[in-house]
Amino acid sequence: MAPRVLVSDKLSTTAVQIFKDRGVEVDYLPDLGKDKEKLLEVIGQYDGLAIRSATKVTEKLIAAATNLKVVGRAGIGVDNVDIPAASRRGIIVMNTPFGNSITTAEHAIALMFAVARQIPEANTSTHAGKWEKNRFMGVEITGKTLGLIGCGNIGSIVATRAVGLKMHVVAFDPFLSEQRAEELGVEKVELDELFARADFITLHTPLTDKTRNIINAEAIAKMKDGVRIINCARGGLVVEKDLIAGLKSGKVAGAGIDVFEVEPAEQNELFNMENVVCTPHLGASTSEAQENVALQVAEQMADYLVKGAVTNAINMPSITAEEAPRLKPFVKLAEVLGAFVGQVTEDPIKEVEILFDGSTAQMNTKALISAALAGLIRPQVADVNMVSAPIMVKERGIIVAEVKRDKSGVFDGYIKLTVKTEHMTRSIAGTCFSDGKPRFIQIKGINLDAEVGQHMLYTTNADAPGIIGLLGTVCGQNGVNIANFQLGRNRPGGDAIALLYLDAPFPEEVLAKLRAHETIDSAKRLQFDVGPA
Ligand SMILES: NC(=O)c1ccc[n+]([C@@H]2O[C@H](COP(=O)([O-])OP(=O)(O)OC[C@H]3O[C@@H](n4cnc5c(N)ncnc54)[C@H](O)[C@@H]3O)[C@@H](O)[C@H]2O)c1
Ligand SMILES: O=C(O)[C@H](O)COP(=O)(O)O
Repeated sequence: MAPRVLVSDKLSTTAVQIFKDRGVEVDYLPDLGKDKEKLLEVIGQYDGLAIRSATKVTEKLIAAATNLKVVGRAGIGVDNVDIPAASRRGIIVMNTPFGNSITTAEHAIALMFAVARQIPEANTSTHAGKWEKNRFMGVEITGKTLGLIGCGNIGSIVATRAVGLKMHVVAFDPFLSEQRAEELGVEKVELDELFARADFITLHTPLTDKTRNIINAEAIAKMKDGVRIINCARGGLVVEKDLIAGLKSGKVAGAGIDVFEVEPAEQNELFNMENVVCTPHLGASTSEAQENVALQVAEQMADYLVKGAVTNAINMPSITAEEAPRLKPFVKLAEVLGAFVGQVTEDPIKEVEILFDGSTAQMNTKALISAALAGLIRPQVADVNMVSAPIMVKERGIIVAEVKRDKSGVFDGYIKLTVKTEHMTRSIAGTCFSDGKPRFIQIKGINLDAEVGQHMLYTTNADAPGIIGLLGTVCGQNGVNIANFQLGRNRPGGDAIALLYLDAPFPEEVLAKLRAHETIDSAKRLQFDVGPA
């Protein structure tokens, strides 16, 4: 059945066409995002939800979205999506991080000019036939210092444009390297220095716990008299009442505000103030940017729903459409390795090490780790997937380490998973042959070559005569056919294991009888999601 996507905000209809062309059914209901109740009613029917900033993807909506696999944000900010809730439910959240950056940077520059020259007020006055030539005295931008808070995609475009306008740019961004600052022609400074030196301040950070209220009364007090502030990033970065106080006192000479604490902002004291230029969250609103983000989000969502490719996901490693088919068998391998350990380990797991040997070390190991972790915790959390597994493993305080090394044995490449609990360390290694099927090649340091089946029986036992007969007889007596039987041992008479691939589940009630046998140390029935034989 074709996947179904709901577009619940106003997107360019290019997106609709792309979904259709890629075999995805699409409902374009651009006003539905604002109707919370109706959205809750219908969301259960959809595999994908394409949004801008009007649709709020809350925990409640996610709980009702029983089929949802992907939320696609046609734009940058995902603060309208409850990402932890989506991740816990295994829903990928993706955005289009570059499609509207130029447009938004241009809007910030436009607001800076509008504020510097009071263009909106001069326009209104002129339209009214007042010709108030003496009322509007602006300031030049040339030679002024621009303080940039946040120098990522949009901030760095603003920086280069401002340098072109002959401004001196100082930037505060904890993740900006000296080298990148030099390339952009900006001076990297601390925040207080930026406040002290900037004639114009423009914000380009996401809204996080660290950036919320970054422009408050205390910050404004540190600024130059007559500073002008531009916010095209997110409402919540600027404390509006403190900005209003600064404007009233004359400390702040003007402000250009595109984003507000409460949106839609229909009433706001800022609206009545002179030298405040406001736009209704228009940063991304150009035909070029909207085409870019609609096209990108539809391609990304369709690629995921149809081919399993992951691009620009906030909560999952990327998998390109080209690598998806090659990676798929190894994703399955990583998952069954995790599933083996998850099923045989009863103590709480404290540490996990995932070793990638040879060719597997060159693959997308982030995706493979997510798959291994999903397999590992699925025995405790049934509906975990590659998106939710890393967050759940972290919540459980399990430490995850990745090791990569060059080819070290007869296999082109293999993956080895080792877990530590309070009392023991357990490991399993596996590889994929050219048939694309996963194989276990080592358990507890004992080599073997075992195909992985949906139903399996795993025993640790004495390396003694009669084991094959015992297990064969017990299976036979209970009507369970053995498809494949693998034995391994570390040395003659030492530790031994048996792994049986069965056509049906081994009866739970017979396990105790098996475990009671003097040659059997432990017996576990296992299940793997590899489909029936
Ligand atoms: N007005 C609009 O319509 C519109 C359009 C697009 C984007 N945006 C918003 O613009 C903002 C920037 O987008 P972007 O694409 O440049 O994001 P980005 O992730 O590329 O850049 C953000 C930068 O902020 C920096 N940063 C993070 N925490 C910081 C802190 N505490 N102090 C200083 N810098 C910090 C990061 O290191 C990064 O370099 C986002 O909030 C986005 O939602 C608004
Ligand atoms: O984060 C973004 O991309 C912007 O805030 C644009 O939001 P919009 O798509 O609702 O215009």
